[in-house]
Amino acid sequence: MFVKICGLRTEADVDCAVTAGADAVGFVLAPSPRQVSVDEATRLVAAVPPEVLSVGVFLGMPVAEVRDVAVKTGLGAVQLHGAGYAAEDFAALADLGVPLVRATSTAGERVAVGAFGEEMLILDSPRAGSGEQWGWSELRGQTGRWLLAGGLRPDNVAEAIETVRPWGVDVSSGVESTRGTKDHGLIREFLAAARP
Ligand SMILES: O=C(O)c1ccccc1N[C@@H]1O[C@H](COP(=O)(O)O)[C@@H](O)[C@H]1O
Repeated sequence: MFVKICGLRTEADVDCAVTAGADAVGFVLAPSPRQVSVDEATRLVAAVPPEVLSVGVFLGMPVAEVRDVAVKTGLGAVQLHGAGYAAEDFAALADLGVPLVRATSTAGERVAVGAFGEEMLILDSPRAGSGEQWGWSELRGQTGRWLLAGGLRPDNVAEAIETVRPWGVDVSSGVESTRGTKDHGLIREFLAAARP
C-alpha cells in the first residue's frame, strides 16, 4: 500500500514521516494553513531521501509558475489539484521529467488514470484538505495507480482500504493535532494502520 503524508511544514515532520515508512511526502504550495514558501519547500525537499517521493501540491497557480517552482525546489513530483487544471496543463509540464499527479473529486463514477497524462491519480473530497469524509465507499472497482484521500484518519484508514481497495492512500488533516500542525504520533499510527 503506497502511503503519502501531505502538508508537512517542518524538517521534523519530514523525518517522522520518512522514518515511519511513508512512500511520499507532500508540501502545499497553495493558500492553506499548511502552505510553505518556495524557500521553505526547497529546504524541506532537500531533507527527503531519494527513495521517498517529494510531491509539491498546487491549486490555482498557473502552470508557468508551477514549472518555475518545481525547478527551483527540486520537487520529485508535481500534484495539480482540482478541476482548475486541464489536460493541456499536464501536457505543458510533461517535459519537467517528474511524475505528474492529478487530484480531483468524483461523485462516485470511475476516473481513468492517465487520461490527462498523469502517472498517479488522487481521488479526494470536493473540499481539498478539509478532513471531511466523503462518499468514497462507491469507488470500489476503480483501477490503476490511484490514491484515496479526504477524511482519512488512523482509525478509519484500514476500513477504507478494505472497502475501496485503492492502490494508495493520502492524508493530511487526519494526522494533525490542530489544523496545519502535524502530530507525529498520529503519523506513525496512520502508517501502521494502513499497512498492518
Ligand atoms: O491540505 C491542503 O491544505 C490542500 C490545499 C490545497 C490543495 C490540496 C490540499 N490538500 C490535499 O487534500 C488531501 C488530504 O485531505 P485531508 O486533509 O486528509 O482530508 C490530499 O490530497 C492533499 O494533497
